[in-house]
Formats: sequence, C-alpha cells, structure tokens
Amino acid sequence: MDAKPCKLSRCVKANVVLPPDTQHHHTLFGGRLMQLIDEVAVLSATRHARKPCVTASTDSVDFLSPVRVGDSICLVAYVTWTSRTSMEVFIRSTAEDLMTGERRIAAVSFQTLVAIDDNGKPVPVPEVIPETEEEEYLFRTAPMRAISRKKHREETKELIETLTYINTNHLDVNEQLYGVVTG
Ligand SMILES: CC(=O)SCCNC(=O)CCNC(=O)[C@H](O)C(C)(C)COP(=O)(O)OP(=O)(O)OC[C@H]1O[C@@H](n2cnc3c(N)ncnc32)[C@H](O)[C@@H]1OP(=O)(O)O
Repeated sequence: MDAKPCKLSRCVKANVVLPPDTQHHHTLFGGRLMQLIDEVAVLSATRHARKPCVTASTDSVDFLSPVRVGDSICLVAYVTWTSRTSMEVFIRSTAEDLMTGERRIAAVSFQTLVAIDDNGKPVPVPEVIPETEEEEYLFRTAPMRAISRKKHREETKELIETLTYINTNHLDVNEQLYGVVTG
C-alpha cells in the first residue's frame, strides 16, 4: 500500500455561526463545534484510507476562544500519522470576525479514526508522508501522543472493569432504586 502525502487528506469546511448554534452567551456551543470537528475528521480520514472510517476516540479538544454569532468558523483537517488501521487526524478551527477580518484559533483537536471493512472490522491504512514544517512537526510528535492514548485506553478498560464489578457486587441503595431500575 503506497504512502500518501498529508495534503491528499486535507479537508476544509467553513460555516457561519447562526443563533441555533449558540448557547445563552450567544457564542458557539462546544458540542456544536465538536460535531463539526468530527464531521471534517471523518472526511479527512476517509480521503486518506478510501475506506469507511469511524471515530475511535476524541483525543483532545482545547477550546481556546469563544466564537460569536455572525463569525465564520473554518476547520482544516488532515491525517498526521497512522498506525496499522488507525489514523490520527489534526483539526484546527479558526474563527473570523467577518466585519473586520480578525482571525483567531478557536480550537485545536486530535481525533483517532479507524478504517473498517463491510463487517465493521479494522483494516490497514496507508502511511502518511509529511511535507510541510507543520506536518513534519505533528508527524514527529505523534508517537508520544499515541503512547498517551494507549495508556488512557488501558485506564478506561480498568475503570469499566471496576465499575462493572462494583455494580454487580456492591450496589448501593440509590443505584438499586435509580441506576439499575431506570438506567
Ligand atoms: C464518524 C463517527 O462518528 S462514527 C460513530 C462513533 N464511532 C463508533 O461508533 C466506533 C465504535 N467502535 C468500534 O467500532 C471499534 O471499537 C473500532 C472499530 C474503533 C475498533 O475496533 P476493535 O475491535 O477495538 O479493534 P482493535 O482493538 O483491533 O483496534 C483497531 C485500531 O483502533 C485503535 N483503537 C481502538 N480503540 C481506540 C481508542 N479508544 N482510542 C484510540 N485508538 C483506538 C487501536 O489502537 C487499533 O489501532 P492500530 O490498528 O492502528 O494499531
């Protein structure tokens, strides 16, 4: 499978922030921005893999500045690094005051997407070839982020096992009344 340059997975998505996208502070909902991030990340990963892709994890989203109604929000995403079947996608979200042209980074995020076959089983993806300074920096630092993700995944597994054990063997009264009955 031939490696592909990051630019082949590059996706750009621009939206104007409308009132339904905002909360009572009249700024963009974090959840709405996360939806846009996920949409552009899946496009980017699919362009790279040319296979259906699913989000395995949202590794990090840092909300750096609020985005107001009437501003534009432009997301740029590309695959920065791959392992066997998973891809790290970097997404930069830039807000622009359309009246003044002032731009600021609203969020930066990393997502992990996995290419799958018709049965939902992970399938191998091509490697990436970084070309620009930014791509090379993100490519070089990706293995460290992958180690953190692996550690986080192991901690999540342990958490789930512990919670399953507690809920199976030591239900407290509230859980018996509400958690299990309603959950
Ligand atoms: C675009 C969307 O919104 S899709 C909807 C939301 N997403 C989903 O519903 C996905 C649900 N999850 C799944 O289908 C599965 O857990 C999958 C496909 C992500 C992984 O399947 P698994 O059977 O766990 O496969 P497996 O353990 O072999 O992992 C496959 C790869 O995913 C990576 N991976 C799996 N889970 C995670 C995770 N939580 N975080 C980061 N990477 C992960 C593994 O490291 C592995 O990478 P590699 O092959 O590059 O080394």
